[in-house]
Amino acid sequence: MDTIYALATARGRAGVAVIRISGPAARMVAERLTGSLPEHGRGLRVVRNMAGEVLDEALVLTFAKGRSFTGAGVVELHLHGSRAVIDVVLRELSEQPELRLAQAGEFTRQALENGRLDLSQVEGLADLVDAETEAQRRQAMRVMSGGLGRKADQWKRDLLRAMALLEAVIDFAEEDVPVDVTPEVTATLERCRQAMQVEMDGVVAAERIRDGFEVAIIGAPNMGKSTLLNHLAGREAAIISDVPGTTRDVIEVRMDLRGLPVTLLDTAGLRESTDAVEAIGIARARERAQQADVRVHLVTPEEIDTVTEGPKDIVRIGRCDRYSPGLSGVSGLTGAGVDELLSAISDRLSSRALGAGVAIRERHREALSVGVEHMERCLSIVSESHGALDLAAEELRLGVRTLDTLVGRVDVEDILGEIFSSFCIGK
Ligand SMILES: Nc1nc2c(c(=O)[nH]1)N(C=O)[C@@H](CNc1ccc(C(=O)N[C@@H](CCC(=O)O)C(=O)O)cc1)CN2
Ligand SMILES: Nc1nc2c(ncn2[C@@H]2O[C@H](COP(=O)(O)OP(=O)(O)OP(=O)(O)O)[C@@H](O)[C@H]2O)c(=O)[nH]1
Ligand SMILES: [Mg+2]
Repeated sequence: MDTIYALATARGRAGVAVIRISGPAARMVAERLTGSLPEHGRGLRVVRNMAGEVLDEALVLTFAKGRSFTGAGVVELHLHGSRAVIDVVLRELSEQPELRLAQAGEFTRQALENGRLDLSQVEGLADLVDAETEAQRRQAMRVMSGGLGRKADQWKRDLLRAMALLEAVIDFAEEDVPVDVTPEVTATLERCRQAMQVEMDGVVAAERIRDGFEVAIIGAPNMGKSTLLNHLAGREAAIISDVPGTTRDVIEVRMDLRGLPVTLLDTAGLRESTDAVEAIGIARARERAQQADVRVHLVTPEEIDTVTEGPKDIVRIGRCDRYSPGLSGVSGLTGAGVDELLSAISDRLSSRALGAGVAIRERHREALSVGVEHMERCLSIVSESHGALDLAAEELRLGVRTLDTLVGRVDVEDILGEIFSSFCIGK
């Protein structure tokens, strides 16, 4: 295994910057720069270059092989977080022949290869590093702490138990089979299949939590869509004017809506337009609104009953401050009705986020689905009066193998590249 190094913290001015060195040569190289390593895993050391010049005074942490995040020997240099300190220490490390700069995600890759994390935990860790909202953090933590691995182990135990029952029967001559194992095999597999199905059904919700929800604001020109967007964004993201047809492109604003990641979309006012450019904008507005998770319709009091409200639609009177106080609605100008609107949006989204479990990626859904197919084939063979039980057991073996791909125990080399490419250098 190579010895790698990288800045683990963000580049740029900060209180402290951490450079991590991991691999068999980590201690030796670090000792060269610090004179000696702390005996009890932590100590203050002067960091020098090969010419003996002082570069910085650092808190040095050492982790023995098998007792670190990566599983390899690790030394961390906690430096003063200036660009100049970071640059000069990184340059010094680049000149050490035993070291090379880590690739994106390579520390985590070492952790995977050293059995410190399984593949689903790596995926959870990737999501945790990317998490911007509370819902994303919670979901990532569930997976990073090994939730999917634990469930997969439970399902595997069920499959292996069913397999053992079938094999016991296979080993007996037909006439002296002691008991009919079919009911127990069937019950075990059915229970397991249902649990797997629940996780599969949660993947769509989990993906929305990870990638974010889209909320489109739509309505006729001048209804106050852009004003509302700017109010929610807290900045002048969209142009506002009293000219109908001001907004043409779809304007996207990322926000944290009560812990849920949301992209708000401001769209062109909907009307019959003879202006070719505006017409393109309107077509885009319709298309994005169609795909959105929630559509906020801003309407006039006269229009309020003309919009048919589906589960994705929220209808409100726009610019409501212009009407008698008895008419409730929303106003981006005064902020009236905004809290209530946000609650309505977050209620709709929360119900869509429901059901997310520890299977959080399409990769997980596919593996579960293949696993369930093997179990169903097994069940169908077992239900025949003279089914070939050896074939049924073979299906379960394949099912177990499929579950192993969830945590990366079998041939997953091809998906590793994809997962690690989303990491940053230093993780
Ligand atoms: N400074 C620092 N902070 C960090 C990390 C790190 O690598 N370095 N982490 C990385 O992303 C996260 C924590 N993850 C870690 C997981 C295991 C070990 C580790 O060395 N475990 C040893 C026990 C160490 C001890 O108890 O002192 C072990 O399990 O044997 C360290 C960090 C977040 N904070
Ligand atoms: N009184 C009042 N005026 C508003 C409100 N929101 C917007 N306006 C005014 O209405 C006009 C149109 O506002 P916009 O936010 O640009 O409307 P829009 O729906 O984005 O319009 P298009 O982009 O043309 O579709 C501007 O003159 C705003 O100042 C509101 O809540 N109350
Ligand atoms: Mg607008």
